[in-house]
Amino acid sequence: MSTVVVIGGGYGGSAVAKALDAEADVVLVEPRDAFVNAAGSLRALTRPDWAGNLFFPYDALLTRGRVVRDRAVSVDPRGVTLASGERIEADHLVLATGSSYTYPGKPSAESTADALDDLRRTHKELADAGHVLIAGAGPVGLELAGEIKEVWPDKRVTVVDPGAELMPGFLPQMREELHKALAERDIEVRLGTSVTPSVEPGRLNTFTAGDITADIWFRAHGVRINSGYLADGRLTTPGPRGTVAVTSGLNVVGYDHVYALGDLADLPEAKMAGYAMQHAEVVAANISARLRGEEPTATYDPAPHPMILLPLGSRGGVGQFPSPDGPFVVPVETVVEYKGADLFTGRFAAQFGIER
Ligand SMILES: Cc1cc2nc3c(=O)[nH]c(=O)nc-3n(C[C@H](O)[C@H](O)[C@H](O)COP(=O)(O)OP(=O)(O)OC[C@H]3O[C@@H](n4cnc5c(N)ncnc54)[C@H](O)[C@@H]3O)c2cc1C
Repeated sequence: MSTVVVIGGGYGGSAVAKALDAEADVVLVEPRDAFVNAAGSLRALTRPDWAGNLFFPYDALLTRGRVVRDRAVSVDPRGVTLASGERIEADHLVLATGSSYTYPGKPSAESTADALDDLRRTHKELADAGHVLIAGAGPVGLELAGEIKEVWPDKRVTVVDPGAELMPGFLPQMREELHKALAERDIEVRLGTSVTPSVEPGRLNTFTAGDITADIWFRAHGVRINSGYLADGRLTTPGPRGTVAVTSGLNVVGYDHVYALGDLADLPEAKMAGYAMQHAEVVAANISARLRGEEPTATYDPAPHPMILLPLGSRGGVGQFPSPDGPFVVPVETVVEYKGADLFTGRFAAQFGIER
């Protein structure tokens, strides 16, 4: 049987690994002990009793294949070298190492136990803060503000952003609804404002930044693409933002048997889990075709219009979906049903074979 090595077990990588488990010898390389559903990170911070839902152990993901708990340090067309020194040869390679995000957006600790300790410690500090400052008014900063206000409606929350408007590029109606929903929750938004407090983020510590005095702050910007293991240039050279050039079939340019997907792939669309999972379907279909000795035919067309589900707590929020007739605003009930109520926990419980 052919060996398919998937590097990175995030949204895209774990889906490819599972899809090909019955057809190939799948090896999933991943330093974490559990898949992290980043969409749940902010609720995991505000509700320690819910925080365990963020993590999905890899134990039951694959039936035939294996998960190697290690980190890729170098990749070449024949296989991958791991931090432990182990070498794994591959017939097909999938690069799915995604991105890192400032804690608490994605945990920095690699073990579930350590990541839960971090979240509980930060929750304690946040609980004691009167005024919370969030730097960054993208979806992560606004969702964090919404989760904080749902648990502590009386806490003062200020979100600052250097940009001139909220969620540029989305429909004016959705953006108006967003402003209204934020105002209803008494979430203060200061646009055209950039601050980086000199104290450590996520720690109770009263500080003044510009004309804002607050007791704790969180950074909600700064996606970093994980492609350091490609820096030796033995396979390909990432672009200036760390992403990897791919063909329409999501092959790494120059290789029929190597693929890149998710946040790592250089595609003209937002970096989103939803897209990473669509990429995974294309990659799995193309590898599956090759395993059967056929020419791969699946291709990926980047989404022409942006989409978003932006919950503000478990019962509110705004959203926009694409359609062949153009993008449209979805009602709050859709935001709650598709995302806000459980932040995709049910969907991943099924994928990872876990009862929740
Ligand atoms: C707070 C927050 C909320 C979000 N909410 C949403 C949402 O609601 N909807 C949405 O569509 N998107 C959301 N996103 C964006 C989404 O998380 C990313 O687009 C998504 O994680 C990308 O998936 P991926 O499969 O490319 O990689 P990732 O999910 O980033 O997974 C990459 C995996 O590779 C592993 N890895 C890294 N380096 C190596 C290495 N050298 N060797 C082996 N393994 C390695 C990592 O440990 C990780 O498990 C959110 C992001 C944040 C921060």
